[in-house]
Amino acid sequence: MLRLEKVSKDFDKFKLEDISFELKEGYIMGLIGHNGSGKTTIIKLIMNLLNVDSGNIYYMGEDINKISKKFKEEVGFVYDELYFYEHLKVKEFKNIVKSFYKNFENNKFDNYLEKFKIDKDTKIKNLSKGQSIKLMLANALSHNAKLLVLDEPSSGLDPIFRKEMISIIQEELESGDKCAIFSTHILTDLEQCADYITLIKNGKLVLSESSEYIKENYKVIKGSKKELDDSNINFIKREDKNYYSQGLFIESGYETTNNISIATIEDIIYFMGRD
Ligand SMILES: Nc1ncnc2c1ncn2[C@@H]1O[C@H](COP(=O)(O)OP(=O)(O)OP(=O)(O)O)[C@@H](O)[C@H]1O
Repeated sequence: MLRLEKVSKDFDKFKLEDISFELKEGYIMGLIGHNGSGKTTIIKLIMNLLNVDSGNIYYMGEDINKISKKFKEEVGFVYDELYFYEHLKVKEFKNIVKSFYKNFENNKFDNYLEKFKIDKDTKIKNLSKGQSIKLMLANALSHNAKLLVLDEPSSGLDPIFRKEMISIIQEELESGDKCAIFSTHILTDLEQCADYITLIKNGKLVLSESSEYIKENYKVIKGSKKELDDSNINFIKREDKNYYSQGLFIESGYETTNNISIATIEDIIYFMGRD
């Protein structure tokens, strides 16, 4: 449904290089990486808020630049900056966004506002960060977006609403013809819902795999330096500390033992997300 092919963007001091990944209908992808790794840049490129320097972004097999009208209709973007609309009341915001989308469903939007406890007469600038995210989510879900793009939707949200938001997104995806990509630093959210994990490090893609594949194949071993030396394991990354050593490796055959465990997403970021 969404495919990035060798997407690159060169800012003066930062380069996003050759990013390729694919997201299929029905699935949720978590985009992760340290601060400044390039997640928001990727999201802005997908949203066509930035132009790629090279590479292509395809939606349903077509270049997003060639189908920009259809793409705008079918994408729902959730981020927490509503500066542009600050002076408006929620109900005025609704009337504006309603005119953007032919599939906008009034009732659905109103029901979400009620569910999220957002008063229609509140000015956008007086909404809390969490409420702004909720408003954007209501907007995205009310125009029946097929592709949900969420830039750190969970930051600023309390744990209960985060869970609720994830369930709402999962429910939306049950129809099987939608998908979602979201950037986050909150690992529990990823563990709860991400079918795919894409990890960016310094503008480069280091991993884009299904969570299932990661669970089945990525392992962490901890032990003495000698134990790791003797293991003959081909490490993706290894570190030797004063008192112990540890390393990440791929191997589906290894049984988990006292010192070998299934890698968590935190392990993946720890070993692969930094220099
Ligand atoms: N318009 C721009 N012009 C120049 N540099 C930019 C621009 N936008 C982003 N950058 C730089 O690109 C790098 C990646 O930024 P980006 O916002 O994509 O990171 P991120 O992974 O989303 O970070 P965070 O987790 O902190 O939100 C940063 O060094 C940033 O300063």
